Amino acid sequence: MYLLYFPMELMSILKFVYGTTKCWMRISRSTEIQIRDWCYFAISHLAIISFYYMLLLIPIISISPLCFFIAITLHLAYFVRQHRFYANEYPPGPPPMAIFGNGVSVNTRAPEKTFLEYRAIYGPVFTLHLSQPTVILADYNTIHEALIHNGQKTSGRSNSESFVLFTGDRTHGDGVILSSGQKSKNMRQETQKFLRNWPGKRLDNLVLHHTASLEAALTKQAESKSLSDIKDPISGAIANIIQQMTIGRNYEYQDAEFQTQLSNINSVVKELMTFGVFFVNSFPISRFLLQWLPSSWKAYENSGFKLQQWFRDILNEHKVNRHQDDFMSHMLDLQETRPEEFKDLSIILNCGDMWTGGMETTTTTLRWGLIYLLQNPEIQAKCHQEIVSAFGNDAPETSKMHLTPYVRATLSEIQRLANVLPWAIPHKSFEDCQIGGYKIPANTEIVPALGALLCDPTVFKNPEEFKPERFLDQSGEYSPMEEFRPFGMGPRACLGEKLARTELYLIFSSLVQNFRFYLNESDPKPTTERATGGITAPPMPYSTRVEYIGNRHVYY
Ligand code: HEM
Repeated sequence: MYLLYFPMELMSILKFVYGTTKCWMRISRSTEIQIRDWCYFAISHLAIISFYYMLLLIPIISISPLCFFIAITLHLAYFVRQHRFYANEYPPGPPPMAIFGNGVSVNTRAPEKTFLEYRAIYGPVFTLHLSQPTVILADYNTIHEALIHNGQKTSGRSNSESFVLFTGDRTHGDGVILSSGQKSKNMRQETQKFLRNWPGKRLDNLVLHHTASLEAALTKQAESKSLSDIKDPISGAIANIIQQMTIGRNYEYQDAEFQTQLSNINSVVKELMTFGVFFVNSFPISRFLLQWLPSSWKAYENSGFKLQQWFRDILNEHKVNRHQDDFMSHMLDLQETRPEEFKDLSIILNCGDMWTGGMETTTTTLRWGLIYLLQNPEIQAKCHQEIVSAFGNDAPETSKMHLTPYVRATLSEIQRLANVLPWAIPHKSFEDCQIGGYKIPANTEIVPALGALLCDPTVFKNPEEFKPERFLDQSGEYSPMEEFRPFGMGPRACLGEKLARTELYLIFSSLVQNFRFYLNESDPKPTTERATGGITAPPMPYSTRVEYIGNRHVYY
């Protein structure tokens, strides 16, 4: 039994030695991380050797030195083979723990911090062993090189277990987010065509219509002078915009069906980047065991399939009663002429992707926006002034955005710090390519770490500070830097960028024009800490007070 405790004891001793050494010597953060990673590495391999030894010891108990020798030889042979393979094939990176890889070393709440720390050690292109060796690109030049110069070669999506589970197609994937190759080109083309049918003024009207409902809910709160979390009205309004476009439906914010789907999607995006899901992706067979245990994989799988079933029901309803103007009906029209490309599952996944992509990201950005306004009342007042000067009591318009450079700069700064997709959506290489001087083999997972880009201290001085002025030029005009790319770039860049920009500008401007968000002295203050790890980066729950300061008619 001692053998099982041995690695743990060693871990405690190493921690003690490391702690003491750190106090005596000035160790830099980079050295600290390297020591930590090598300790994890050594201990995990020792644990495996102990495990082999135990297995061998049971049947042949009398010749234990021989068992120990066999255990070490077996493990070393395996390890040297793997290590040589990784070292030859992939860019450098921290030593992976046996079985768990580097997953435990990633700060899942703030992965951009981990990316920047490893960038300081290994350079902007490095390998982390997550579900499989994953190449992380952690600065603008390498992301640009991968997604623009090598755009066609790196535009695949992962075929890991967590995605194949829903698409059922290991080679081409399905839907718009999870498909690869020609399939993804077709899906993107049709999605883009549909979204282009919403020109500026029409899109403005749709967004303002749902903003009015949100404002009606906030006006009621302002009357009651209460302190409350306004997450539900914000996500309800944003959801109704994308739901109207994709499935032709609107829901009351507290509607039980809508709330259930909201909690399902929250669970999927939260669990996707967790250790449990990484583990199943590395050892797909474990999924059958985890199905019966409380685990992040089980939560991910259940919520994902419930969501898929919801869209299936809506599709069946659309087949009977086709809507005029929504994306699902557009896809059903395509199914009639191209049934092989637009099967039911493709339509369900494509609409689900639009819904997910269109809701979670924009809602999260706006929720962060309110935190920064609460923390910086003078910036809120300045935005209000600028909007009132530009639009008076009228609703804001995207065609007149240029009249409000400070509001645009504030929104960009919110997006930068909200950093809602720090991992972007991981890509996969179709063929060998060269990035940052390294050869990246075909079929490698590539993460364009947008999180690191938006917090890069070499581009954004004091990146943790909220400073809209960094997006203004000397004459006070809005002037975003080339590196500011929250929507990604290249052949897989965000399809909803125009919609997202319209929503963010109109909802934010209208809210700041008509309401003041504030807290009393004794109210709990919101923090800038993230709630959970996951593919998106939501804030911790917080509450605000609201005062109605507008003169515009608010619809009820
Ligand atoms: C603040 C809001 C948003 C941000 C920051 C954002 C950001 C992103 C990013 C970084 C990607 C991945 C790019 C890549 O893989 O390299 C992406 C993909 C995508 N986004 Fe957005 N997005 C936002 C809003 C929206 C909206 C409103 C929609 C709705 C139509 C949308 C639909 C999509 C889709 C369908 C994809 C997948 C594209 C593909 O795989 O080819 N997004 N988004």
